[in-house]
Amino acid sequence: MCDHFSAREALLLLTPEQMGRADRAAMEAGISGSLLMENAGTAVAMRAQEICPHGGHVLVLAGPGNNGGDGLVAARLLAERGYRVRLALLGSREKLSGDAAIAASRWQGGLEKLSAGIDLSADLIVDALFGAGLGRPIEGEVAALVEAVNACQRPVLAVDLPSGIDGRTGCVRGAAFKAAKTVTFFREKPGHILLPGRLHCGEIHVADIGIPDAVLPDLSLKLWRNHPGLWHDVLPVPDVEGHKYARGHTVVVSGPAHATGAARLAARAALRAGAGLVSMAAEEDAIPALAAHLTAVMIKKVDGAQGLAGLLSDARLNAVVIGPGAGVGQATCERVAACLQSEAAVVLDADAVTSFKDQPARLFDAIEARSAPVFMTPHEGEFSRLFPDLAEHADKVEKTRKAAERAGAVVLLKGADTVVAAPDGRAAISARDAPWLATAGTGDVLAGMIAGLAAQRMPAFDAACAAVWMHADAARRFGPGLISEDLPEMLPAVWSQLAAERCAD
Ligand SMILES: NC(=O)C1=CN([C@@H]2O[C@H](COP(=O)(O)OP(=O)(O)OC[C@H]3O[C@@H](n4cnc5c(N)ncnc54)[C@H](OP(=O)(O)O)[C@@H]3O)[C@@H](O)[C@H]2O)[C@@H](O)CC1
Ligand SMILES: Nc1ncnc2c1ncn2[C@@H]1O[C@H](COP(=O)(O)OP(=O)(O)O)[C@@H](O)[C@H]1O
Ligand SMILES: [K+]
Repeated sequence: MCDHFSAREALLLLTPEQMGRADRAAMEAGISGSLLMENAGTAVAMRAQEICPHGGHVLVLAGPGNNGGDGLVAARLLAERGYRVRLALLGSREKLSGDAAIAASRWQGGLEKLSAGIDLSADLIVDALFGAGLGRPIEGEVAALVEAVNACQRPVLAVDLPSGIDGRTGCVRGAAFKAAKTVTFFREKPGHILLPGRLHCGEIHVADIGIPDAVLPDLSLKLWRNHPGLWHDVLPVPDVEGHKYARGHTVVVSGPAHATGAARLAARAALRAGAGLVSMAAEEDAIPALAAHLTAVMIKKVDGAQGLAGLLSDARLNAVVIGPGAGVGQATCERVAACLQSEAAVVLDADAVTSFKDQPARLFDAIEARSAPVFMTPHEGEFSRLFPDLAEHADKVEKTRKAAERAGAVVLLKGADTVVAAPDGRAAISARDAPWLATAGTGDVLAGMIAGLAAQRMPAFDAACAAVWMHADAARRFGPGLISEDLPEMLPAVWSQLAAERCAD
């Protein structure tokens, strides 16, 4: 079994502000800032040597702060190792201070003034302009230089972050380098994973620069990269002597006769996610369409919201999905209310979210009154209907956290960088490219997977994170040509790999 704590610790993400606190804590523990910078520059030089042939021509762009200091150290080390290094500095040498000034004093080569027209002919360009200290948008001469570098087709190695990427939000502030590789220090930052930042980083390397892990507990961190190390230890594993009832019973609420497909996708996904039983709750008119397609999934006839409440009063039915194909309106609100009165974990997807557009407080109050978990799975459009005041927030992690706290639910703000947040502030960001997921019905599959894991009593935040990761993994295994029906069929391979990793731990 893996060391759960250390796996989770390795996945922690630090904002630039938290990273500054980690740096200071390390210094208070006796590790000098100058040594941290020396280690950072050493890590940069090592990566530069991987990209650039020995003796090649390296251009280092150094900024006026400590990010520039890292660049100055790397420049010195590369020159010592036989590379031809040019260094262009933003601002004057005299204005450098602290550790960066020490790094500059050790640099024996020439200094060019940084400008948009600088000669870019080099085998490698090291971007050491701004990192954690980016305090405003890049403009004017520096922005023109960034654009010229991006257009010149030479590899860029970014120090800590591609300059112009906000380390907290992943947003481009004015202009940003497109790097082939990024070397960051101690831990990744949210801006490496959130979009568009992730697309600017290239391959990310995390270097140990001597900051001890002992500084972490005092930072009270609650943000992780979404990866199996985060939830592997709480994934449901079937018992050798187990029976289907022990694996939970998921109910999916079907849409009307003309819109049953979405619920069927969710039901199949819940089964493949491991729920022992899955039932479809359907009004009489939808039953013929459902019966023609369903096999392992059972059909339970219900009559309106009251009928649904009656069905869910059986506590063995311990997870329910409502929303896929449900239709927007009062009838869906009533059915959602019936679900929330039950003791089951409830997944609110699609129309179940949108239906509360004009009365979000009614939804939040109903959630507050129950103790079993609630999940909400909005994409940006659905999110903006339920949380209009948060929609324009530039920080995707912060807005998802605020929504989760307000709703009292685990909120999954979907997209290519899906953020999962729990009401207690824990959050995780997905970093797996799976562009094939941009096809109709994949959200319905995700909702079913969450309910399938929740039925097996996986803790709510972990179930949501695991479902998002497994969903993307399934898409990556299938690859081009994926349609939503393919996703549940890829889950056995996803499970097998996860089980193999568990055995290998
Ligand atoms: N000891 C440590 O802590 C360690 C830190 N390390 C390294 O330090 C980095 C953080 O260093 P940092 O805090 O000095 O910030 P940094 O990213 O260099 O930028 C600040 C400078 O840029 C300027 N500036 C900002 N935005 C601008 C803009 N748009 N356009 C123009 N100028 C702009 C800003 O100017 P000001 O706002 O003050 O006028 C200021 O001069 C971190 O990413 C890592 O690489 C490692 O060595 C490990 C040990
Ligand atoms: N470009 C993309 N890269 C990765 N995942 C994506 C991308 N586009 C969409 N997704 C994922 O696909 C799913 C789409 O869900 P949703 O928008 O609700 O679609 P639908 O309503 O058709 O089921 C979400 O899980 C989302 O995160
Ligand atoms: K940089």
